Amino acid sequence: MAGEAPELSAQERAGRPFPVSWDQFHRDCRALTWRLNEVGPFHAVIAITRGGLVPAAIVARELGVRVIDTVCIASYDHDKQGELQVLKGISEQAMKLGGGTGKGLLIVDDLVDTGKTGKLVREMLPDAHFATVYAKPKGRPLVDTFITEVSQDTWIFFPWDTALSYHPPLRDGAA
Ligand SMILES: O=P(O)(O)OC[C@H]1O[C@H](OP(=O)(O)OP(=O)(O)O)[C@H](O)[C@@H]1O
Ligand SMILES: Nc1nc2[nH]cnc2c(=O)[nH]1
Ligand SMILES: [Mg+2]
Repeated sequence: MAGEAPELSAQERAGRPFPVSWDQFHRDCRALTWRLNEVGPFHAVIAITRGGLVPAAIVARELGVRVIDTVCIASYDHDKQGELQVLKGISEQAMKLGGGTGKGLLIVDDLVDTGKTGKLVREMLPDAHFATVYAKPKGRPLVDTFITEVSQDTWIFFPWDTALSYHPPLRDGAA
């Protein structure tokens, strides 16, 4: 409608870009594992797909955990958050390992933003330990262990979503 401001995507609202390289991500996952090693041992890792798959692989490798399950949740279409959809729940086998409540299970995701995704998974596994690599203030209270906090107006660019490209020199007006 005329005069109405166009709806901003989460990424547009989040003015600050925070690009993360593969190297940096690997280092941050290792740092996360150092902290988790004090909390475990864990019977299994539950990765929140898709973003949680990458840190889950690194964390499970470092902790020596070989049972990895997924909970598949879709909420953002690129950078717009819609209704949360559980595309696949936690397996019966993983549920049994966690005694039905998630005790001794480790939930891993790449980040918490509003906390909606994390909240939904916590409801499925109330006694599990929830770890993310990055956390924004709104989602932070849901997470038991994380490595880096970024401001709510930051948009994190992960290495699997980005590619190297030309950047103009500062004198030509590059930010
Ligand atoms: O705290 P929230 O506001 O709920 O946002 C955090 C979630 O958003 C991203 O997933 P996304 O839904 O984009 O799916 P993907 O992991 O498949 O990229 C991210 O990987 C978290 O799972
Ligand atoms: N890549 C990415 N996905 C998100 N989903 C919710 N917040 C973010 C973010 O900051 N970066
Ligand atoms: Mg995700």
